[in-house]
Amino acid sequence: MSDMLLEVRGLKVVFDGFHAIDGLDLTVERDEIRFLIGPNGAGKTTLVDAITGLVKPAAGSIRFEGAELVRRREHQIVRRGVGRTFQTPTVFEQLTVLDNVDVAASFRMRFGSLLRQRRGTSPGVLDALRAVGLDELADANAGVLSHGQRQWLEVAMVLVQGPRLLLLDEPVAGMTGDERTRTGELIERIAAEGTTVLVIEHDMDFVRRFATRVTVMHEGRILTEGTVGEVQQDETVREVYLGRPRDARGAGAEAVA
Ligand SMILES: Nc1ncnc2c1ncn2[C@@H]1O[C@H](COP(=O)(O)OP(=O)(O)OP(=O)(O)O)[C@@H](O)[C@H]1O
Repeated sequence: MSDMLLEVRGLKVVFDGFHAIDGLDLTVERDEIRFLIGPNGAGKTTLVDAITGLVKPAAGSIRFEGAELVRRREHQIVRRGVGRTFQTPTVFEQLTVLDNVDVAASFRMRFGSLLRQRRGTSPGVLDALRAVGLDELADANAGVLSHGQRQWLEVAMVLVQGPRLLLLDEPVAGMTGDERTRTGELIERIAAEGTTVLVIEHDMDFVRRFATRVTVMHEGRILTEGTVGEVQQDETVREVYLGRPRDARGAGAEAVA
């Protein structure tokens, strides 16, 4: 029997009359690593923004563990167990690596305050740093981290909030080959430990290496779903990518070939 974690039905997001999400249906099952691909402007980030309460849908439903997320506020959605990272990591450069995660940990506490006096580090902070391989840099200033390390720090800042669904927006953009491999392995570990992961990604080499199931978006809807091999063979997927020029990040026609 399937164990549905996220169920999106008839979702619409409209910006000044433009339907960025246009009647989208999507289901994600517990413990999956799902990759979400599609040409620029397909609506991938807008979908994640809608799931996490950053944009308000014009219509439709987003159910997480059976509970409706539409019209809930961002922090309520975090507390319900949905975490996300952004294309550009948002870390506090003037704080240490450990303090960044500690601050993030306080967001999950209902009456927590960033300014309150606390003794010691919040539970789970060191575990989160170990999970992403930054424990040895715990006392370093976040401002000195490389781009890849910042991405991992942002993942730790989400992991410490104990998400059951983690949404990653282009986690390997700008990373070296070695950092990409480490990030793929990190995603696999996170999933193996019980957090379902939805990854938006343009880098098809990365998708080929780490994806089992891939969902393709186009013009605000799901075009198709399947294994990497299946979506690569799909004529409509090839047409969607062929209809657009190759972009700077390599998301053009040859990316799905
Ligand atoms: N706040 C906004 N106001 C107006 N239009 C927007 C807004 N956010 C996104 N859009 C538009 O909605 C469409 C979908 O954008 P979105 O960023 O979700 O696509 P994407 O698939 O994530 O693209 P990319 O791969 O380039 O990141 C685009 O045409 C974009 O210009």
